[in-house]
Amino acid sequence: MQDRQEKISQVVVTAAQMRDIEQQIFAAGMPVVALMEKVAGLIARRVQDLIPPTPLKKRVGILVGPGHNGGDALVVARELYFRGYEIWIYSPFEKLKELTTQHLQYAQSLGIPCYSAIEELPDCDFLIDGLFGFGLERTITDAIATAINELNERNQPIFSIDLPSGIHTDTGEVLGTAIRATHTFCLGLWKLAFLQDQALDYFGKVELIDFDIPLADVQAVLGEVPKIKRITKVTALSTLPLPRPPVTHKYKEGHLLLVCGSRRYAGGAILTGLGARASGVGMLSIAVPESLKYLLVSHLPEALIIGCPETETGAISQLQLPEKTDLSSFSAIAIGPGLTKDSTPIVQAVMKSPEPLLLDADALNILAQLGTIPTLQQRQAATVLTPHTGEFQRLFPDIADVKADKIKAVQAAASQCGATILLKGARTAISNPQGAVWINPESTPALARGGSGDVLTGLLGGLLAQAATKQIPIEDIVATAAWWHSQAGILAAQERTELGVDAFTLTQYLMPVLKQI
Ligand SMILES: NC(=O)C1=CN([C@@H]2O[C@H](COP(=O)(O)OP(=O)(O)OC[C@H]3O[C@@H](n4cnc5c(N)ncnc54)[C@H](OP(=O)(O)O)[C@@H]3O)[C@@H](O)[C@H]2O)[C@@H](O)CC1
Ligand SMILES: Nc1ncnc2c1ncn2[C@@H]1O[C@H](COP(=O)(O)OP(=O)(O)O)[C@@H](O)[C@H]1O
Ligand SMILES: [K+]
Repeated sequence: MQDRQEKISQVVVTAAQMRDIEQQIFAAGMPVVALMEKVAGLIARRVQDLIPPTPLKKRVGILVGPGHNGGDALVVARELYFRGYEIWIYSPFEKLKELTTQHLQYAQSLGIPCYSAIEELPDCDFLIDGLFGFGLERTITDAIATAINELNERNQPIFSIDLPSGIHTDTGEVLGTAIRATHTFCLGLWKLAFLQDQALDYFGKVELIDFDIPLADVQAVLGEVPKIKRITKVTALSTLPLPRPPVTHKYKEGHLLLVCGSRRYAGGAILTGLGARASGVGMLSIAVPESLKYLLVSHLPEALIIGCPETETGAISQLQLPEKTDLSSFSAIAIGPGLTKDSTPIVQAVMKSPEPLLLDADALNILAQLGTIPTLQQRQAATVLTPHTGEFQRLFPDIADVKADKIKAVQAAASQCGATILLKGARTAISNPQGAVWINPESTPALARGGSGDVLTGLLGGLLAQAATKQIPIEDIVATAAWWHSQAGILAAQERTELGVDAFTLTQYLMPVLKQI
């Protein structure tokens, strides 16, 4: 049971996949009518929990579209009517699907008022949006678009069924206009749009209404191992190097080399170091320009600080490793934060590392200048890139608009260059070269702040180093780091507000996340 719920919570579907899964269920004998009753019954119960009908009788506006999303809304309307809510229906379409027509007829027979013009719908305590669900593919125009805009301006709470009407199920694109929901009940399985940055403003609070879709039907459509998955607490914790074996030593717990910092951006090196510290990595070496050496020592006394020759501008000019050390001495290398673009030779040098290599920030800008694909072709071992959208566009100028479909973009990029890519944002997406994707479903805008990416680089570098001798897919480790980082942001924001999560503070919340569990 637990296992089913966990598996369902990892699943993400497109509209086409949802339709196929639905067909499996219907083909096996489940009547459409029964499924609609079941789903809408669950929604009605949730609405009653959230806004009980008494003590003051609540007035509810029900927005009804032509398809089964409208049918769901009408079943909710009927149930709320019997529970004592005052119901008004707005049903602007002339032609409705058969089941939806029947539910409308029955609602009207109960005496529930029904309007086709938006001006007639009185002000309500809240609205239920059943205009369009995953069946919407065309742009909304004319009277319906005007009505949606007007409803948004009423500033009443809106509960959307399945998706806010107007949002494309797969890309999250706003098709002309869309309902701005305060709460969205996603039905059965998470749709892709819930993980696309461009749609997030429209969902409000999100919640999955699990209506017991059999796992076998999901697997029949998506396969045993779905291509796109949501990161969950369970998946994230499964790759953590915990518990540690009792008999171990520091070199067995990974040796991470960080290459970062410049006279101009000294803080980035410290933040990256503090992120790495929180990963628990056995040994931490940090290569910085000579002039930053003692600054780093004072912040990270446990780390081995390697002072390197520097350019006139204060960037690392040459990676001068200690005696008897070469690139193969480290279990992983992370390079980039605070480097400036004057460290091109260093980026070229670390390409030869036989171990996992993580590139971030200016290392990505340098990689773009060197030529992303030809440069990465030299790599023998795994490479991870962690761009934000701007860096992504510099690295992959041929990939069309990232914002239009972030998930497709990250898959295309990883496949082109053979690296695992973490594309940052409100909903971070990670793809391996074969197109297996993890998406981080929960985060906080508190992280939209200079330096929080540096913390991620250190944390991920430390996890990669610790996993070097284990058989864990690289993208799974990247997913764990993304989850841990955002959970630390969420916890910090809960305690300190969204304005209280500077990057240093973020590093101090990484451990409390694990301690909570
Ligand atoms: N899957 C499940 O397991 C379950 C699914 N259930 C529910 O069913 C929903 C999916 O229902 P659905 O397929 O009937 O589509 P839906 O989203 O209601 O709307 C499509 C309609 O809109 C129309 N239309 C499209 N674009 C338009 C435009 N721009 N302007 C105007 N009209 C436009 C389009 O017309 P057409 O394109 O044919 O002209 C079509 O008639 C799903 O979201 C969930 O709520 C649950 O009941 C049970 C479990
Ligand atoms: N609106 C947001 N919601 C959630 N996370 C965000 C948001 N904006 C940024 N982040 C996260 O914050 C981090 C910012 O990284 P980055 O842009 O590299 O910053 P910097 O280079 O200044 O450290 C990324 O992990 C990103 O996913
Ligand atoms: K809807």
